[in-house]
Amino acid sequence: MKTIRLTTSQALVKFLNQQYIHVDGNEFPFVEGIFTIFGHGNVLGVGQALEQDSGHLKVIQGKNEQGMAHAAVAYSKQKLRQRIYAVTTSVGPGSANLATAAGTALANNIPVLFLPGDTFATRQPDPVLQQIEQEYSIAVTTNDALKPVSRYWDRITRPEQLMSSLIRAFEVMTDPAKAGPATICLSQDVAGEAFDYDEKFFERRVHYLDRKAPVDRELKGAAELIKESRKPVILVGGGAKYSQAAEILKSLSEKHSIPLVETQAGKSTVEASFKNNLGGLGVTGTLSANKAAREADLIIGIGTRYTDFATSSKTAFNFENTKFLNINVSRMQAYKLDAFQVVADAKTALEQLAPMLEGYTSEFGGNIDELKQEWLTERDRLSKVSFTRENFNPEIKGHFSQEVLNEYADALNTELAQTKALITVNETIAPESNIIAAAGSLPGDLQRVWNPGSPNSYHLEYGYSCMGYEVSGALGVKLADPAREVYALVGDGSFLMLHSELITAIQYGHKINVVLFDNSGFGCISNLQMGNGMGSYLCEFRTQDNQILNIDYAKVAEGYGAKVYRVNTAEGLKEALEDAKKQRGSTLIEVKVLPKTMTDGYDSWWNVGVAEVSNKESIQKSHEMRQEQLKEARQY
Ligand SMILES: Cc1ncc(C[n+]2csc(CCOP(=O)(O)OP(=O)(O)O)c2C)c(N)n1
Ligand SMILES: O=C1C[C@@H](O)[C@H](O)[C@@H](O)C1=O
Ligand SMILES: [Mg+2]
Repeated sequence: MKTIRLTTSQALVKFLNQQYIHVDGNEFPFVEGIFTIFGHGNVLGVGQALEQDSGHLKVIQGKNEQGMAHAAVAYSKQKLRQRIYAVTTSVGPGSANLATAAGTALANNIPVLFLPGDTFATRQPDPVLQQIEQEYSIAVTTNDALKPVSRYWDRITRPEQLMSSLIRAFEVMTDPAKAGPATICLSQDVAGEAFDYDEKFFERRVHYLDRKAPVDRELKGAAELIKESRKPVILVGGGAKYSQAAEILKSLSEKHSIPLVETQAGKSTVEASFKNNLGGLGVTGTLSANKAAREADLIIGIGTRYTDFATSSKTAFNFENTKFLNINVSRMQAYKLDAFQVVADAKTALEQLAPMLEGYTSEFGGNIDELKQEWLTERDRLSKVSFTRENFNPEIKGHFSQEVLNEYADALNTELAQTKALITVNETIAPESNIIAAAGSLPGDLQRVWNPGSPNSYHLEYGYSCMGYEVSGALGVKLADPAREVYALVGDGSFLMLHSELITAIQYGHKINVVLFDNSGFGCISNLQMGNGMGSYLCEFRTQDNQILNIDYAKVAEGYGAKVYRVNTAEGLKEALEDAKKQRGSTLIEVKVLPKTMTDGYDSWWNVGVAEVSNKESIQKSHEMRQEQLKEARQY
């Protein structure tokens, strides 16, 4: 056996350089690079190995562990899970900061490699700086908190363990049915320890992202269900996008007159302009998609997790008459809603199903065009909402009085409605631009009114809906797709929570554009509380003496080195966007918008935990309404 003497970290970096992925006949390196924040827990191990020889890996210095990990998650998501960045952190708080991002990756089924530092395997200096010291077990460290948010988790306490551990991690990350975060914790002493590694371990390794085909039984059952149905609807989920199933989806939809509706992750698989695409389904869906889903007698769920937002907490369908056919690479997902299961790759399954559906046409007929037109008319109305100082009727009705709305207009010096601003952005940026969002009121508005101009240009993290993903994620999207402009659409609350990687983007010259919608508050949560009978309680950004905060976010970003714009009209927004296109460096456009001017629910319901007893009649009413809605909802 030929061996090579390397430290654990040197072996790790050498191995990362030899991992390839094979997709549809193309082969390329799977690990593009590594994000780093060094501390004593990783600088002398992984840091030393990268300084000595990082190979082809691009090494990027992050600013916040959660932020750089979110950038890595967004990179992988934008690359349709075919390529990753790894993330190295120090021990203790550095690794704890990964937990939020790991949850984001797991909920969204996104492969990413986390390499947090750990305590000493020898335990000689214990407790080391940043060791939590649990009384019940010396073996427990901060990194154990990453177990529930990792698809694969291991701790390296001997250099030779690295070999089996890495092979398992890469098997998990490159399996579409299991893809998610792999976490390998490196004991900080072991990271620098040497071992005679078998050279074979470092040979080029190819991971095959093969398309799993359905079996005959699955195909026959699926074809029968579709042919028996009168009004089938296809629900396009993230799995359809990752499988790149656009062409076959459009062809089936056109040929058999089957409307398409979308989840957040599925949006931009098929372009918005496709005639049978009725847009988002569920709580943040369009009225047209929600109507079609309620009429359906068969839902063909393609690569979807059926979250509460997509199913309107299991009220979006007529469960008495509706059957479900799920095509999913994951058996766990395919089993949902007692569906007929096809455990297979979306594109392959649909292509094999196509010839079995010859001659079939749904009964939707011209109704699809009517539904589509209905939504376009509504979108047009939303693009024209304009504020008035008297009798203004915002989209979110009955929460703020005219007096309070006027107060906001004065404090933020704006009369701009969020829906109008968003549609202005959609109509001004180049159609091939990527947009990214994650939390707040923007995801709902986007799923309804945003018309993606090109495939895979709508990047919504709505599995975890993690505030702070937007700006960090924009850096990941830019790294994944440098030729296109990327726009992070972010609320003021989300921006405040985390935007450290804006500095990383500026530092490395990866241009990102941040469009910051400032309504001075946690707007969507204000809607949620007031929509369920509460008052306005701690969701507005106000001082102790009740003054609305008017923060100069542009000044903050200017301080970092971004080109900034302050806008409060649609025309100003257009001008800023046009100028931002000409910039070589990162930009931030601060858009002051009025609260309560985001879109409302379109015939949808969200099951939330309303108080059963309270001192307010309005809350009791809301609870009663919830109990009524629950009677309509499917139980599981
Ligand atoms: C990390 C994290 N913490 C808390 C939440 C809960 N949450 C969802 S939206 C929201 C407020 C968002 O405010 P902002 O970004 O200003 O968007 P707006 O609703 O005002 O458009 C909060 C607190 C979350 N999604 N993520
Ligand atoms: O609690 C939430 C409410 C949603 O409206 C919002 O989009 C999401 O970010 C969230 O966490
Ligand atoms: Mg806000």
